[in-house]
Amino acid sequence: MKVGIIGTGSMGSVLLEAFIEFRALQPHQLFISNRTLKKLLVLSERHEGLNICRNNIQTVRCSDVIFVCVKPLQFASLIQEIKNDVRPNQLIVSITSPVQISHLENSLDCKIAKIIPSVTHKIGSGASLVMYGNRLDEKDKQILHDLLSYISKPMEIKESQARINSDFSSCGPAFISFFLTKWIDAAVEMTGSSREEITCLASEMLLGTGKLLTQGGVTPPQLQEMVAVPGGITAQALSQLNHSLDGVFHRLISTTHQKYDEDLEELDKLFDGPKINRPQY
Ligand SMILES: NC(=O)C1=CN([C@@H]2O[C@H](COP(=O)(O)OP(=O)(O)OC[C@H]3O[C@@H](n4cnc5c(N)ncnc54)[C@H](OP(=O)(O)O)[C@@H]3O)[C@@H](O)[C@H]2O)C=CC1
Ligand SMILES: O=C(O)[C@@H]1CCC=N1
Repeated sequence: MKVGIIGTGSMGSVLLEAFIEFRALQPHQLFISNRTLKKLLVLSERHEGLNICRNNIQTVRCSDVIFVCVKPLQFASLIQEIKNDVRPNQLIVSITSPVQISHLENSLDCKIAKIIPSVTHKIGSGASLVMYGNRLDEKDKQILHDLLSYISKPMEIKESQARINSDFSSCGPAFISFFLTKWIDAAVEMTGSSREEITCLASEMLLGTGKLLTQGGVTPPQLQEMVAVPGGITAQALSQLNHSLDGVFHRLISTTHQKYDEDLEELDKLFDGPKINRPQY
């Protein structure tokens, strides 16, 4: 199988390097293009045999499956560029939540899927969210699922759930790291602790917590109960946290959805076709 990656920024590079690292693909099976050449040269220096394409059309012509890893508003011009070169048996995989499968099916004469990957795939971990378009058969679905299984845990979802699900799977690492950074800053400031030491403790704690939740058979509320003995220190701190965080997560979800709506509105203008329904929960 030959796999193309258009856009080798942050996420395109994570996918490419994870596919190689976890032996889903060998470099000679990958065909890549990016607006700026420098990023391609850096990757080709790291991975001998990688195919650098001179433009996106060449990436499309050389590949069976093509991951499009550009930002939402960069899609429309890209589609114009490649639309005459896609073939009906090719699979184009978009990795961004606001661009809808229907936007792409209306514009490209090929199979369309959408995935939302996560930076955690860099270490072969985390869930990838998978949505299949109408033109894929079972074999196509299996190919994409198998490819993603090397680097992640693929989970098929409804497209209407893509935004809220990616809040957790793909934005989540940034949100949790933000929380940890604030907590570590306070520890360093208030106790003079070594930032390095506290960061190491926090990271090990997060890894262990993740394993308990994924392999240890406990839920987040059960985990709190296991640690917070009644009348103890953790219970007191959790009560304070509960008070301080009142409404924070509702506002977080409103913010991600509002930005998604804004992007969707712009995309509706850029792509011809019917206006897309916003996610209704
Ligand atoms: N970062 C993450 O954790 C995740 C990101 N995503 C989604 O992935 C998409 C990309 O995000 P991210 O990788 O972070 O963004 P980046 O800005 O890092 O990467 C986008 C890349 O696309 C390139 N590009 C832009 N236009 C074109 C074009 N016409 N042809 C070829 N290459 C082009 C850019 O080139 P140049 O070098 O010139 O800037 C850049 O390298 C976004 O839609 C985001 O929502 C999804 C899940 C997780
Ligand atoms: O911040 C963003 O827009 C993207 C979507 C998911 C992760 N990063």
